[in-house]
Amino acid sequence: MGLGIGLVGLPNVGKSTTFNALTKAQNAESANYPFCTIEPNKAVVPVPDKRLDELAKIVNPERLQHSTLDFVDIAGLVKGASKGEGLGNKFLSNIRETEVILEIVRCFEDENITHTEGSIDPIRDIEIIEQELLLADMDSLQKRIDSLKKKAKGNDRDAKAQLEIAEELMEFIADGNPVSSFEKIDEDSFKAMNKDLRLLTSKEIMYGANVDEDGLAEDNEYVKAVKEYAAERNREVIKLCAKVEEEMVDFDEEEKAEMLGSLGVEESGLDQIIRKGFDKLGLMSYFTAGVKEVRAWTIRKGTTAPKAAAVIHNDFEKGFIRAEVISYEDYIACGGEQKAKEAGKNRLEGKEYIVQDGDVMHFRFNV
Ligand SMILES: Nc1ncnc2c1ncn2[C@@H]1O[C@H](COP(=O)(O)OP(=O)(O)OP(=O)(O)O)[C@@H](O)[C@H]1O
Ligand SMILES: [Mg+2]
Repeated sequence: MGLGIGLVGLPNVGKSTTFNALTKAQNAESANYPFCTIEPNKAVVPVPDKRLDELAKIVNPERLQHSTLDFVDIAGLVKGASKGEGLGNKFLSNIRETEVILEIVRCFEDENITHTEGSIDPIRDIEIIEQELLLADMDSLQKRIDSLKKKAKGNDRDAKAQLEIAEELMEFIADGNPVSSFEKIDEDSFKAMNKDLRLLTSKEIMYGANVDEDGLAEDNEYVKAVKEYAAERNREVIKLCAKVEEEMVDFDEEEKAEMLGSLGVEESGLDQIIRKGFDKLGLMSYFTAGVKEVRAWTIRKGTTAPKAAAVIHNDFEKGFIRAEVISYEDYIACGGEQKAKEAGKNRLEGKEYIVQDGDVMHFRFNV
């Protein structure tokens, strides 16, 4: 774990419905009562990528393998969750491990579905959730400050540097600011401190505005409010109807497109969540294309060829000689590896090469 996306939100806003649809496994029970999710749920979700299908048309492989993303579904947070109210507190630790937070916000009216705050008001809800995340961070930070103080009494230089930063950060977040907007005075000490603290408000947040069917084609007032709020903070909003996503779970591509079309949308909310989440995590894919398997491999943007090779096998990195690379565009335009080679589109790249999104790779290695 560590490259995942954590779902948070008030109880009953549609987290598990979204999660279920994402995983297509109906194992995270979603039901119309608050606190339905009492065990954290983790899932590995394939990243849709049309390029894989295009490669497969040329190669005709036995298998297709997508990149994946980890998702974590937790119980709803309520006011006071960080102080042990509700069940939320217990699960905050589960989203600590993730790197991006998807905050599901209720943007639909339905008298039959209880809202724990008694009315629909997405900005109020967002502020409750983010306040809880902040309070949880203050809690972890205070504990850290206490232990750093003890260490700093001796002659521990690192502890002293970290203590200074921790105290400054504490002052900053106690004013209601998220860690992510903290101007780190010393990037290295901050990183060292946050590496195991994994402060919740240091993570990127995306909003999932959960609307009813009618809200899909045109933004309702709630969605408009969320979009405005998010724009001021430079955050992404993905509008979805969790209920519709759930209904489409068993649809094939054609049925899905038809359904979305009739509702006035181009891309499903889930696909957007995965696509934008993948990007927010700083990830990209390169491909291997063989007759046994056409496969997407996940790496961080900016990864060198040997490190990218290590994702397949450690020996590929250890014994790395060179990489043979054909860009996705060339591969498709030429109609496959052989023809790309004949057209001189096959590049030999060394240890310093930074792998590009969509590169079709062969690694030469020696162990
Ligand atoms: N867009 C929507 N339109 C209509 N009903 C919805 C929508 N999204 C979710 N629901 C319904 O709301 C109820 C609560 O959903 P869900 O169980 O996913 O919430 P949750 O956020 O996981 O709650 P908890 O925090 O209690 O686990 C369910 O009955 C679900 O079908
Ligand atoms: Mg749930």
